[in-house]
Amino acid sequence: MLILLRHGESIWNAADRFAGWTDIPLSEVGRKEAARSGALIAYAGLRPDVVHTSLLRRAISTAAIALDVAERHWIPVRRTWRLNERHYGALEGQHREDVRARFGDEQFTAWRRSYSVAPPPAERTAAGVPAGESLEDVLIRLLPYWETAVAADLSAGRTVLVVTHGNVLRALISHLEGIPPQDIRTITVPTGEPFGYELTEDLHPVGARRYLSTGRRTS
Ligand SMILES: O=C(O)[C@H](O)COP(=O)(O)O
Repeated sequence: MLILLRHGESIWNAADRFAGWTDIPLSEVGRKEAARSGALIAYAGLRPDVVHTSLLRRAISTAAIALDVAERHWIPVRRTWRLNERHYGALEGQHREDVRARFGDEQFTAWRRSYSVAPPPAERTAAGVPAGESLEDVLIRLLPYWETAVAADLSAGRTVLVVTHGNVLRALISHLEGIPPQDIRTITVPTGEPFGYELTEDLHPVGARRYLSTGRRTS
């Protein structure tokens, strides 16, 4: 069983600013969302055996709070940059409404929701850090981790919790559900709403994702 969770609301989600790889903490609302996520996981009778997170504190804190509430605080943790949010390049730190006003709706939506359009590159990044990523770039760097570390845990019969970010989850959903690039714009993932897939032995989902808060399947 695979449980996926976008981190709770961060301070920059609340302020409507692009975060990407900038390491922004949870807001008070985000901490509550994380606790509620843990309660939903426990209430659904799910017992994660292992958790995978990004290297960013909004995902790390969400996982810690949720697992504490679910009484699974002790399980092994695996972390990787491959689960980091999409690098938003020169847009990081900017207010979304300012970017929309400057560049117009079409460009703004292409940067946020298209498959292959990358944001304008950051002027300077540390060695090994991308200057900006499209959703396609995210999928390309995510898949090697999905196909090795996460797949190994799932194949061993573990219940796996992955706490990560909106655009990583959009990439993963499109991969798992076979959603073509031109339809990826329609996928959005709310903060602090765990959802799950049952998977076949070869790790294909049985049906669409199911949100634990509603039991509703979403296609
Ligand atoms: O990185 C961010 O700012 C958000 O987590 C995702 O932003 P988006 O919804 O604009 O892609």
